[in-house]
Amino acid sequence: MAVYSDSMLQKIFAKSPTFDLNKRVFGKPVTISGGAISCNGRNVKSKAKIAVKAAAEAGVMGLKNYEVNLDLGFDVVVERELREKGFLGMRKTKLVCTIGPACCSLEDLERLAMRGMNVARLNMCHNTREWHRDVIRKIKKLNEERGFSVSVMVDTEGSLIHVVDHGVPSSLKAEEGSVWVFTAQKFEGSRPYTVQANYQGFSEGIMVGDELVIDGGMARFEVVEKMGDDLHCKCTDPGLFLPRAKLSFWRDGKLSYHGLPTLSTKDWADVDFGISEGVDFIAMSFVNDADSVKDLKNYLFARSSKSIRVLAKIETLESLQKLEEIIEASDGIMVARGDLGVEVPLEQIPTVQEDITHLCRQMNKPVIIASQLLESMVEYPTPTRAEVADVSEAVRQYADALMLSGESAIGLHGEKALSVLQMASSRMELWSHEENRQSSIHNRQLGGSLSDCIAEEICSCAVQMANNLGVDAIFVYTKHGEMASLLSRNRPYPPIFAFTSDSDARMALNLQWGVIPILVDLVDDMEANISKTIDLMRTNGMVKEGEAVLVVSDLTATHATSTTFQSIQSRLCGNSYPTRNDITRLRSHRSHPTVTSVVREEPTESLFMKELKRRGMTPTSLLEETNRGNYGVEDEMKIGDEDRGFSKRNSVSTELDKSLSNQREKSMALNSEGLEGLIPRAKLLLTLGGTFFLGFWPLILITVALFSCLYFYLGPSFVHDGSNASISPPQYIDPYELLEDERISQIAPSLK
Ligand SMILES: Nc1ncnc2c1ncn2[C@@H]1O[C@H](COP(=O)(O)OP(=O)(O)OP(=O)(O)O)[C@@H](O)[C@H]1O
Ligand SMILES: CC(=O)C(=O)O
Repeated sequence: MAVYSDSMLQKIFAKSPTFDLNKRVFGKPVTISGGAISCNGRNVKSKAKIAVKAAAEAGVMGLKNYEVNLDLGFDVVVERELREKGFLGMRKTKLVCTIGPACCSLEDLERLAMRGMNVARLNMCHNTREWHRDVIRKIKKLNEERGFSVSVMVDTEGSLIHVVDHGVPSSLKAEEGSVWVFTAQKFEGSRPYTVQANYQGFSEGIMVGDELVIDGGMARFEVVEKMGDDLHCKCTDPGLFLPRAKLSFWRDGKLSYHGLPTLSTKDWADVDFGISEGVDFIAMSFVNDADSVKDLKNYLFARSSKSIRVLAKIETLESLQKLEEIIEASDGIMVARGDLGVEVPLEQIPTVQEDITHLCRQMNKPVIIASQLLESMVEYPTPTRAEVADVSEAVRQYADALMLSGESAIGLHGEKALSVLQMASSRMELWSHEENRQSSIHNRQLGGSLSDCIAEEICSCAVQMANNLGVDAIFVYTKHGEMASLLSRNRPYPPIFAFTSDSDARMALNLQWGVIPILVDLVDDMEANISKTIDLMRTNGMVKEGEAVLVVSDLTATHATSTTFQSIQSRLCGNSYPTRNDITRLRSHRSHPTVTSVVREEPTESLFMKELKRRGMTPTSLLEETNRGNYGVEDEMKIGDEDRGFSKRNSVSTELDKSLSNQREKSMALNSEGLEGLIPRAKLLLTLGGTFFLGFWPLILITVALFSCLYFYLGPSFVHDGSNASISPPQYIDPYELLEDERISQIAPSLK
């Protein structure tokens, strides 16, 4: 929802000039000298090189002087950012731009893509399908020819009662006490004090005395008379009717619903249009329950060869009441604050936004924060302080993406607004990290099968490892993007490079926090995948010698259909594995073993899983134990060997020690009870016996050799060998005779 004045809209439609953004940040001149950056007359010395670079970048980035590397499947913007800022300078929050008349030329779109637009949104409320087709084709052309990877989102109009759009940016003023007719009759032009509603049945169920609210409070009316389908309403709170102003009816403080379907006939035609144009996302307006989302997903599944993701827009009270089921059913969420503000009191929008963002992260669905983020920039070249605070707050809440609406669609400063989003999000991400404000989240278990649970736990452990070790990046090799998204849910500090050979997954991952999707041909051989991607990135100057990456994978080898390979590995670019010195160099000074788990897929819940659940344990808590102690029941773990520079003992940090001893206690408790503990206990005893034998065998050998020598030297009399050779018995002594010995019968002398 957007609100603009007439004069402003006229200015906007008179096509914007190009702006000189050179060396300006948030509209303030920027000078750069030495290591310091000066903005607005103040020196901002920062240890945060990344932020300084980002700030300078926004002003001076050229458009034509970039190289296109189409071989690597890398987005040209990511490639450039990586070369210039390094892994840790990569922005994590994704950016969505609404495309409108102010930014629809090839050059405009290219500029937005260069400035970091990850997803282009097309609002089907406006303009013709031909216009939208033209924009989609331009974006695809840029992707193909210029090396971008901008995803396309189609946003449905939805069933909504609004004032008919005459296509002219004009507004009407309603004064207090004036009486207006609201009608569904079709007529050309305008009639005095008459407002045309778009929906024929808009007045069904409405009674005299009901309140009619325009655009969530822009103006208010009381229904004073009902004549046929028309409503006569008296203005109680003066205000403006803007183009396509929304109408909502209230009775006794409650919203009256019209029971309109979520997708109108026009929306279904727009969905078909999206399918035929191969868009990546469909954002569904006015979703009120999970069923409508499921219907659309089924429709897309049946009709589209491409996997189109469905985003549910949360913009009604009803959708808030069924939030969890809607999030569950959809592939992502848009917090559509514009229309949500029509139904929810404005002061509640910030908390509602935070709740939705939090829930989406828990449920591993990307979330976009939309509307009025930088509204003043539709007209002005700088944002208000409050707007920057709003953007930063959304980043602090860990929203996956931020969206520009009118700022890019009709604004005079769309590109600059995008740079503001970019800078504000980079700054907040860096601050959260430096101040250690990154909030961890209690992740709920999502998957049902053992392998799903293990994937979740592996991703959460991998992120913990990556943060603790201070690795430069996480590389994930993923079939459909599942593991990349699970890693993203844990919001790691290093960026996540997601290598996939599925182009739909690549475009969908464009919306996920911290994920840099890369399209590559992946093979069954993980070693080959890892070497190939690291080599390619190294030769292209995107990674430097010695940078450390954590490698995670969910690839399934085609020759082992029932087996899922899930693993965490550590690599140094340039070396196969880190040496002890490399590890010491890493921030936390902790070493890390190379661990690969091969896990049998569990189609149904096994007794083992049930027992784990009963004891409040997770598969990976045992898996970790298995990794170190070899107590595994189902899993087989391989520990990296000595020549990789790690000793098993050295690899365990104090924290890990603690958790290890907890795990060990739990595992031992498990082992000491019941029949299920017998096999591991037997294994443990055998291991201990074997270890003893191996430890003492040289001593045993020496002892046996010594005795053999003595035997051969001294002859059989040295030892009683059990033969029948006669040996003379000792002389017999009669005990009674012994007692009579006078030495014994003497009385002991007194001690005094
Ligand atoms: N394709 C387009 N053609 C013309 N104008 C557009 C187009 N897309 C957006 N606009 C303009 O930009 C403004 C902001 O667009 P946006 O789609 O974000 O908001 P909206 O129209 O209020 O709809 P919604 O409530 O669905 O977000 C619109 O009010 C409209 O004036
Ligand atoms: C984006 C949108 O639809 C809204 O904010 O209402």
